[in-house]
Amino acid sequence: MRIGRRRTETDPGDGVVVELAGRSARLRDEPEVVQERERARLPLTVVGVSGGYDGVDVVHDVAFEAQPGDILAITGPSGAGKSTLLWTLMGAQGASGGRVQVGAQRIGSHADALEAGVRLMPQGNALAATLTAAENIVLPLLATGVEPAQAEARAAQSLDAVGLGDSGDHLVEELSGGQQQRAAAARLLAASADVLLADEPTSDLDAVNRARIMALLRAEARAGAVVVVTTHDPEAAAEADAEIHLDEGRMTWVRGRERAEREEGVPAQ
Ligand SMILES: Nc1ncnc2c1ncn2[C@@H]1O[C@H](COP(=O)(O)OP(=O)(O)OP(=O)(O)O)[C@@H](O)[C@H]1O
Repeated sequence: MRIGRRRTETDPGDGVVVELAGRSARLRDEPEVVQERERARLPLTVVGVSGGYDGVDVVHDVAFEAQPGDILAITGPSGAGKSTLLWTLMGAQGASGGRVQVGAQRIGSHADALEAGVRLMPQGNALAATLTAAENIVLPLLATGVEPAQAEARAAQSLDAVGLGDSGDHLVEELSGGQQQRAAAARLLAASADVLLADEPTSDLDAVNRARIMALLRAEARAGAVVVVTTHDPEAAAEADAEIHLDEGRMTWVRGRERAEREEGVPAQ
């Protein structure tokens, strides 16, 4: 998979060309970050983290450091503990050991994570079905102190970025599964987070929309965020700068990749 600018006789070079398995499509605009604030540009440090439910660990001794600008993929079979790890990083699932930090700030609770600019796109989107797509984005922004006019502007911008610019006033229950997933991605993007945790953000998407969401997450990373994505999709994992594979809650292997390759538009191996 390659995402990059391409200039041909028929393509004047406007927009972004997305190539997937020999097919290509041109997104309308180069992805722009939905951004209202400077990113803190701090690393996410995870040291020996274990955690689970009701006193039983399902994630064991996970450790990594992700830098601003990085996309890190967490892969592994169903039940390996990928979602649990993200909820633990979000401070919402109790860690039984280890530590999570954004820069020097220790994440010990959900409130700490929100304070440090960590935001999670949960698996299954977690949108309120009886609110509109835009309301689902605006309400959490208002809850974190964003001014109403700004919140509405950010919701409109992020919905536009995921290709739902005309669907903001649709109830979530009126949207398709893939549209709901894109609305959830828009909610994550609208947060202008320092650390984005996305739990299988492309699982319900067609190839073009999958590439669109990955390009938007890449734009967030370029703006200085740390991006962590769980995925079963090898193409999405290949898009990442590094990959951690979990099996039965333990890191079984790690892949790193030179980001310079991506900057040159070299296809992922
Ligand atoms: N709320 C919960 N209470 C108790 N156990 C849970 C809970 N959520 C998940 N688990 C258990 O934790 C383990 C890891 O689940 P988790 O959802 O983190 O895996 P995953 O790798 O994200 O799976 P998938 O790829 O299917 O989404 C599983 O054995 C699951 O049954």
